[in-house]
Amino acid sequence: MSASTEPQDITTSSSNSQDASGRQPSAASSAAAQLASAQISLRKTLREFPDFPIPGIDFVDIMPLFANPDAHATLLSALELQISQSFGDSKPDVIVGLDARGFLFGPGLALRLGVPFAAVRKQGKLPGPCVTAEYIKEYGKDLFQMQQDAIKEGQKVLIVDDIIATGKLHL
Ligand SMILES: O=P(O)(O)OC[C@H]1O[C@H](OP(=O)(O)OP(=O)(O)O)[C@H](O)[C@@H]1O
Ligand SMILES: Nc1ncnc2[nH]cnc12
Repeated sequence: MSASTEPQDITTSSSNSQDASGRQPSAASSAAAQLASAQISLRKTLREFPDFPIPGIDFVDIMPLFANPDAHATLLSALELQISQSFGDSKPDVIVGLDARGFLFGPGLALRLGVPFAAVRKQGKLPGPCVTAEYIKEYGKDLFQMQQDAIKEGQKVLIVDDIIATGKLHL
């Protein structure tokens, strides 16, 4: 096990509202330091492949995050901590994962938060009534679909994916 993939003890606590995440200032700065350390560790776990899948794209390979259980555990803890820091006690009602690599991150995070997971898939993969939207990505265009009943009116949704490249998909 390399030092870069050591799991971080980034367990959170959320009582006594002192900041957005509901922590006392010292606990908040400790949580921030733990998150920063986890982010550095996770970043080191990623690999880059130049000119994949086409020339000119520097492809960031996230698979090592899941090949190593320690890195995977650090990832989920870091995501949970990031959500807590960003939204405090106002956790999402539903985690939505984007096809395909959002499916690697979303279900584990949803389970950890104790909320449902819903999938946004590429066209033609989901049964029943769906809503459809076109999106443009770094190297092409595609259609996304979601089952109509996956999210209920008024629910707070957190969308999970692996990477922002051009950012067009997530606009
Ligand atoms: O910031 P952007 O330029 O919009 O690109 C980011 C998106 O592109 C990739 O999806 P893609 O559909 O290429 O691959 P996947 O099916 O393996 O997730 C990636 O997983 C993000 O969803
Ligand atoms: N540069 C990149 N690396 C990994 N996945 C991607 N999806 C779109 N662009 C990407």
